[in-house]
Amino acid sequence: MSTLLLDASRLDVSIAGHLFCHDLDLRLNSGESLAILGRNGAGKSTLLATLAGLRPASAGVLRIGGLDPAQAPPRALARIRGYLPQQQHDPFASTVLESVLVGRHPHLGRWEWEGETDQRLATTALAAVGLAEFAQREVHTLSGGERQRLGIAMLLTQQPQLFLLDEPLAHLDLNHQIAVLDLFSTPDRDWGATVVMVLHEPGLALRYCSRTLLLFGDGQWLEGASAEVITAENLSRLYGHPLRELKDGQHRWFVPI
Ligand SMILES: Nc1ncnc2c1ncn2[C@@H]1O[C@H](COP(=O)(O)OP(=O)(O)OP(=O)(O)O)[C@@H](O)[C@H]1O
Repeated sequence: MSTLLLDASRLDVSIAGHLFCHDLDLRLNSGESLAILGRNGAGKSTLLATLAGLRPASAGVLRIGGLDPAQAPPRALARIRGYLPQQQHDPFASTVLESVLVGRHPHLGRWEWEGETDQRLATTALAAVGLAEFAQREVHTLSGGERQRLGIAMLLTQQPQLFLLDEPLAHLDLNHQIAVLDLFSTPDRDWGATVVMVLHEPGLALRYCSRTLLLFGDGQWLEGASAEVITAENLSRLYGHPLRELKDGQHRWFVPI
């Protein structure tokens, strides 16, 4: 049975008087995946943070797993949705394992320590992103790509139903880009999670996300099945540069002219 996890109605997203997204209607059920594409500065991160309930919309109604993010206790919200920010911060010294266990906090009581199940989920998540050997390493010693994969492992440990990922492929080599996308793609997502991700590669959005939202930066947007929305014409308008479609077997790719 599918569950409505994200329900946005007539949402306006703006910063400092600039409207980036106007009148957005978006409903995502369990198991669906949505890519957000747009130019630098088009408001993708701002929209994603708004959909995560981390900043208020300037108009409209948002429900996350049926909860009003403005009213819901943060821990209850964190059990439903997980958010990967564009930049990861490590204010305190800790090991990789200690960091990834932070993902369990929404599931633990106030004075409760992590138990065996939490440890198992953490080591499974580290293995899923290829960091099993790094458990005792100091977080500050990780490379950019390793730190990015740790952020993803933290989210996996959190076990939300809705993943909101801001540029999950940032800092990753091609091998790890595909591994991370496979991790979140439908056949592997037997836990039925819903995924929203900001991407910069339309070909990967087409290949890995059933739906795509194009954000034009002036309030206008276009959302629908990726196969229909991702066209050379729409992308040329989106990026302000002409693009051409290339076919490689069943895959379609887009290159700047
Ligand atoms: N607090 C703020 N005050 C003023 N402008 C802001 C503020 N926060 C963000 N902006 C601006 O809003 C615009 C949208 O920012 P956002 O980070 O959402 O863009 P983006 O589409 O994610 O871009 P990128 O692809 O570069 O990550 C940018 O021009 C940014 O400089």
